[in-house]
Amino acid sequence: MGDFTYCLIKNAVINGKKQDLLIEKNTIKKIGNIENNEIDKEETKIINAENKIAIPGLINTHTHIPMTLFRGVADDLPLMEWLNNYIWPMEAKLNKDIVYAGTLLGCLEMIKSGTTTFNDMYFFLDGIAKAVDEIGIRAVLSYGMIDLFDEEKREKELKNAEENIKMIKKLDNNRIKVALGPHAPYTCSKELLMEVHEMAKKYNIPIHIHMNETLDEIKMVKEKTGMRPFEYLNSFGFFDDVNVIAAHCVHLSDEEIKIMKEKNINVSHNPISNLKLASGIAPVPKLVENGINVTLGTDGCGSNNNLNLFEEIKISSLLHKGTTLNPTIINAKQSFEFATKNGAKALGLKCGELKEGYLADIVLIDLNKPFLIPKENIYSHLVYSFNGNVDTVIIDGNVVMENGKIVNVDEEEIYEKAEKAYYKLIN
Ligand SMILES: O=c1[nH]cnc2c1ncn2[C@@H]1O[C@H](CO)[C@@H](O)[C@H]1O
Ligand SMILES: [Zn+2]
Repeated sequence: MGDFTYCLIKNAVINGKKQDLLIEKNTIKKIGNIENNEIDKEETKIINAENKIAIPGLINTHTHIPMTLFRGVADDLPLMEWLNNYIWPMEAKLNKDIVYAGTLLGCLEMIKSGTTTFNDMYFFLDGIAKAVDEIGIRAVLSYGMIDLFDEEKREKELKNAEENIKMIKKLDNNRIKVALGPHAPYTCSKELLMEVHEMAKKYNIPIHIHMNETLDEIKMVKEKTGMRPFEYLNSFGFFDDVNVIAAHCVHLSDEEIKIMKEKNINVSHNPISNLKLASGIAPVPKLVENGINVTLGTDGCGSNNNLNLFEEIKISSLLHKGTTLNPTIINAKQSFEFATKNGAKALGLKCGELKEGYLADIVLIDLNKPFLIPKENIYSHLVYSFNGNVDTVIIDGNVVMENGKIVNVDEEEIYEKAEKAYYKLIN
């Protein structure tokens, strides 16, 4: 935000009422009627938000952000074939610069569609962190570990993960946090998962893992261990005293749901990725009924194929009405909270709501759009009718996009870099 200590948003619809919001540094200081004589004009950036709604920035709890570069390259395949024959061979060509370019593109796309925080699992975290730092978004980054049950690989992955933890901590960037990312129970050995658990406790950081995405992988785990994935991990204490964000959770037994509830597992529901890879449909109404924290994720652009979390909000609300034949299931407020309040809870961040004392991660949406009229039941419009094109985005108190114009980076340059990086990957 340049040299301003304060930012005043005037006349926005905030929490259902037309009012003002004052930001001091990176925090929401006051919401209500704020008179101009209450502020120091020299120190305050004033945003006229007449005809706009202010919402908490969206939180995408499952991404592989540099995979923007894989958009459209391997469509219409099942998960195992998609990973083994297409994605993993291409990922072998990644380097820091390619990852940096893909991350810039992904962050740009997220900011433009109202996402202010993402929870990522990928490689070359130095490249990801560089892009996150430059563009001004908030992120939780984990290095994706895969040992395929090989001891030598395991040692390498664990060393790599710990080095990444130290590297991110050393950045000392308020917007960039670190987590541990063991890929999944079908790609990681028990020994690796046990070490990850220890490391998560040692550094007091969350664990981000793919769980129960497809029937195939559950069969693989069952054949190997005699147990379903959540039972297996629980059998060696993997969920004890740590914060776990489990992506997908499509196929679950009642016993597994019981474990998830007992261990306070956070679910990242990725309905579009699950539909596209034909993995299945997660039992979200049942999870909600059991008081399990449900959040939303897009997954990577290889399986979505975009990062617009508003699509996930809409689909998560519609899909479960369709499968349960019950139109009252997952209402607009619930699916909106999946993408905001619940996401913040999963990641342990004080954001996801517009409240005094919370982090100033705020999105302004212009209400003068045909699909947002009449301006009466706006929260319903945001879930069932909005396309995701937001107007202004503030993250950690800084304006990163104003009236559709991105502030810290050059958009055209990002497109060019991403195109170049893409050709390096496919050739
Ligand atoms: O839906 C998915 N299921 C399983 N793996 C995935 C999915 N999307 C991306 N990756 C893979 O996870 C690793 C990240 O550390 C990458 O190899 C990425 O391609
Ligand atoms: Zn994933």
